[in-house]
Amino acid sequence: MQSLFQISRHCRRVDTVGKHLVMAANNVVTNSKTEPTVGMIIIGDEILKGQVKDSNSHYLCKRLYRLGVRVKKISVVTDDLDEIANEVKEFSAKYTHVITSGGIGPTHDDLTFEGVARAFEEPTYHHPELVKLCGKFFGTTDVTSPKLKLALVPKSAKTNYGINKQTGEQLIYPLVSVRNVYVFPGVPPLLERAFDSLDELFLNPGTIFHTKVVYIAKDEVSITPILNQVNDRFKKDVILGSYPDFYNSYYKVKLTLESQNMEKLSEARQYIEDHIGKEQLVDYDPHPLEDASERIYRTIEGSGTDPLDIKIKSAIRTIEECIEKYKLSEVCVGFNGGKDCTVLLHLCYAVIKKKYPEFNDKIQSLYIRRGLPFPELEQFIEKGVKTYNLDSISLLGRIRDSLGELKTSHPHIKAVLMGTRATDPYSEHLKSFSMTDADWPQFMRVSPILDWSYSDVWTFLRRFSLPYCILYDRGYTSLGSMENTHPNPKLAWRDEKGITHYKPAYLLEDWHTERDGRN
Ligand SMILES: Cc1cc2nc3c(=O)[nH]c(=O)nc-3n(C[C@H](O)[C@H](O)[C@H](O)COP(=O)(O)O)c2cc1C
Ligand SMILES: Nc1ncnc2c1ncn2[C@@H]1O[C@H](COP(=O)(O)OP(=O)(O)OP(=O)(O)O)[C@@H](O)[C@H]1O
Ligand SMILES: [Co+2]
Ligand SMILES: [K+]
Ligand SMILES: [Mg+2]
Repeated sequence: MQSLFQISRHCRRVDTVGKHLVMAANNVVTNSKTEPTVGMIIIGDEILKGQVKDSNSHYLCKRLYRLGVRVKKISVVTDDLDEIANEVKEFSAKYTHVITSGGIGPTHDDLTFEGVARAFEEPTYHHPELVKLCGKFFGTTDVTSPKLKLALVPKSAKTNYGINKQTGEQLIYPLVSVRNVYVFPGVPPLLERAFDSLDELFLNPGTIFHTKVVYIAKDEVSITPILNQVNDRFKKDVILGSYPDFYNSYYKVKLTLESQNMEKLSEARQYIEDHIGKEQLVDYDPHPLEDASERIYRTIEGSGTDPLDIKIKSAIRTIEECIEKYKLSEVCVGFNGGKDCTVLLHLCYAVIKKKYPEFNDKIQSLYIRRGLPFPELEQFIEKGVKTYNLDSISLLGRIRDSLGELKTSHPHIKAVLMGTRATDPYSEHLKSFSMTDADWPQFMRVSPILDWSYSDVWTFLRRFSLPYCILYDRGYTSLGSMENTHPNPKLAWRDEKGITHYKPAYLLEDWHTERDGRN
């Protein structure tokens, strides 16, 4: 089945594609006043039973949006002939294009072609071109073979041959369409490839949805009156969306503005700024890793005199020195989810991407699990491992014992990069390169942010919109394990009902009290 959709090495674009494009173009002309629309039908019991998560509709929605096409509805239906037929019939009448996903394999529960045929009251037949292709792949053109079910399509079915955009080659197996219904395979990589190779079929030429995103520090309820005003004023040209986020460290509401008219879009954005207040707009970067190296190195290459820039520069030099002295396979980053090693990890990531742009292996990290760790902390470690693509070494028990185990399990590791700062306990005499103590397993401890202050750490994390453990937003200022760590009393405040709340860690003013929540 997979091989059918693979790319041909020798075929050239054939006539059917050309014909189909003309037909699509005609459609646009006749519908020039109305926007083209798409209705999507996702077919499969496995999705409705929660056994498989549908990713196809999300993929198609993203792509269609870029093509200037509105998706109006997504429907998920079970593998039932009537359900499929009814939905196809309804969607076909309502929307410019209908896209189905799934139900075109050889087994009893693959009913999409039959359903489409029933929707249009058409018979099915063995499409000669598809039979020929099946013959080529399966070595049989015997129509009683289950393999030939793929070729059993409604009478008016058309074949659409896609072109691989990278190679310019034509796909071997066509996408079948019946009137305005396009029948896609359900397997995500196959669907994605088929769609990308034929996206001109759906393109809405001349339409671009321009968008702007604004992040707001205030909660949604408090800005609702202003949003209503914006909507009333601009709704003719601008579509406004409002999405609260209760867990983001940087903003409370994400506003999306969309318009085909750039000027109206800017006007609406300005109106929001003027009425909500510039100070409530958050300069948030939703993809802080995308250009991490460029942004960090730009900061330090300027001749700036900002004290934090100077500390960033010296941290970068220490990390560069570390990876010059040691191979990447000999180094790991001590990452226990705390704020200091979150800074360190980002810096290491930026340096490694810069110095070894071709390095595609994972960066090694080390987490020694001690005591009863907060679930929020471990969730954040997992997230960090994913976002920074880490090869995480997890050990359990006392730190010294665990480092001993590391010597045997990973004998090549010679250095551990750490987020230790000079104000941490027993750390005032540390240097940026210090071997572990004589009675400890021997590792080079590399501490690039030794001279950073508590507020440097927060300025850095927040300047680059870096993700950090959510406990810091709940008043924890340093994280030990659950039995010995509490929110910092210096961040407590009482509301009018006498209930105690905690401000986020980055608002702690007196850094001497950083460890006041630990005992
Ligand atoms: C990679 C690494 C190396 C460390 N090296 C030393 C060391 O050489 N000497 C020392 O006193 N503490 C060292 N520590 C400090 C420990 O942070 C910690 O203060 C202490 O041992 C508490 O851990 P435990 O309760 O699991 O023993 C090191 C920690 C890590 C993560
Ligand atoms: N259990 C551990 N596993 C791996 N590395 C660790 C562990 N404990 C500490 N480290 C390393 O030692 C550094 C100093 O620890 P420390 O607890 O002071 O900082 P943090 O956890 O990053 O932040 P916070 O001070 O807010 O808890 C960490 O940044 C990390 O690099
Ligand atoms: Co710390
Ligand atoms: K909403
Ligand atoms: Mg810690």
